[in-house]
Amino acid sequence: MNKLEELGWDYSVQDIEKQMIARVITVQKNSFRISDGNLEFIAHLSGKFLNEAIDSFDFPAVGDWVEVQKLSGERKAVIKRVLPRKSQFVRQAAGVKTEAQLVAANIDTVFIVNSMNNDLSIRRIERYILSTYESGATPVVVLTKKDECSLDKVTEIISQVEKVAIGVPIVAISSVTRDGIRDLLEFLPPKRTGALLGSSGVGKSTLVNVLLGKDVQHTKDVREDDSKGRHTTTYREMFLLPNGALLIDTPGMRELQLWEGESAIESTFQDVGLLVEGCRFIDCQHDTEPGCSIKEAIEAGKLSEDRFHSYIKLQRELAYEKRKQDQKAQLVEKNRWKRVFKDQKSKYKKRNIR
Ligand SMILES: Nc1nc2c(ncn2[C@@H]2O[C@H](COP(=O)(O)OP(=O)(O)OP(=O)(O)O)[C@@H](O)[C@H]2O)c(=O)[nH]1
Ligand SMILES: [Zn+2]
Repeated sequence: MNKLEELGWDYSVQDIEKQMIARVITVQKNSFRISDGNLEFIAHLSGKFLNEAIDSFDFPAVGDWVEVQKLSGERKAVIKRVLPRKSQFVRQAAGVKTEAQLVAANIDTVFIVNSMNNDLSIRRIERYILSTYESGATPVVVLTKKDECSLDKVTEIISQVEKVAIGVPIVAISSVTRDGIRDLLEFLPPKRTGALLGSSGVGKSTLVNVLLGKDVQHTKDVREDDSKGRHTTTYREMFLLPNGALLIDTPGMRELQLWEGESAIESTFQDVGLLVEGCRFIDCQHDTEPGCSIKEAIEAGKLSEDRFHSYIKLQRELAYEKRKQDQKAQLVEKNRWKRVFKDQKSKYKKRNIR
């Protein structure tokens, strides 16, 4: 009996046997832990795969469906190709070299997790919602640590979040009292794949444990035999919840938050950022526009012109980097589909000959 459906499989492919499909549940450097719903396998990439792969988008990520060749008698497999993705989460690694990195694939719902007790940033939530839509998944905002807030505060925070999360469900929860957990599970029905996104300390691991009903996350005691008789420890990145939903909690998703450059600018230039928010026009160039808070602050001596200029300079650099990355990501995606198409064409040709 094939249990792929239990891993969220809901595609129809004609040209592969189901027996040859599996889902990636953990990615380590060069090996992948995959599951077919019945058994887990340690998998490696085929030589052909390695030869043809160009960038990180070509490689399997957590959540990917892959075509594999299972090795008989062993819990091992060879990955031959990645099946087309429904959604993909990309991390923009800022630095000298710009690189868009794939962190997870085929996520249905992204839970944007924020704690209500401190440093709740509406702008961050707004950005996460954007990245979620860009990935092809659906966002849900989760506000944690409800037990630490008064009802008034909860109501106030929700109304703040609603302003940037238009049409996005908002759920307030407590992992301590379990208040709201059932509401959250409504967005995680059986066979659907969710993922957690949010800063450190907001309560993601605690939530995973509550959803699982046991302490698994971060226990790092899952042992695997790598056939050389050596034991390595790892921890899983995709969980099967008791209700049959799947939940991805990878370090990669955690780091996605985001782009160091952006958060650096936000914390270093908090004062300027606040002023900009006060400008009358959202797209104020702080030049000749009426109601510009920046100009007012400079004139009043509250903001130095130097500081404002270094802020503008950094923003420009970041915008430039981001544009470069976006273009690269687009190109990579275009080439990938070209190859997939070519691949399929050659397959059909072969089939016609037979
Ligand atoms: N009062 C209260 N505390 C919570 C709740 N959820 C988590 N915490 C606490 O918040 C702290 C951080 O929780 P974690 O689950 O480790 O947060 P995380 O998001 O996984 O953080 P990283 O692992 O660093 O990414 C811990 O001390 C938790 O006990 C909650 O609902 N209510
Ligand atoms: Zn302005």
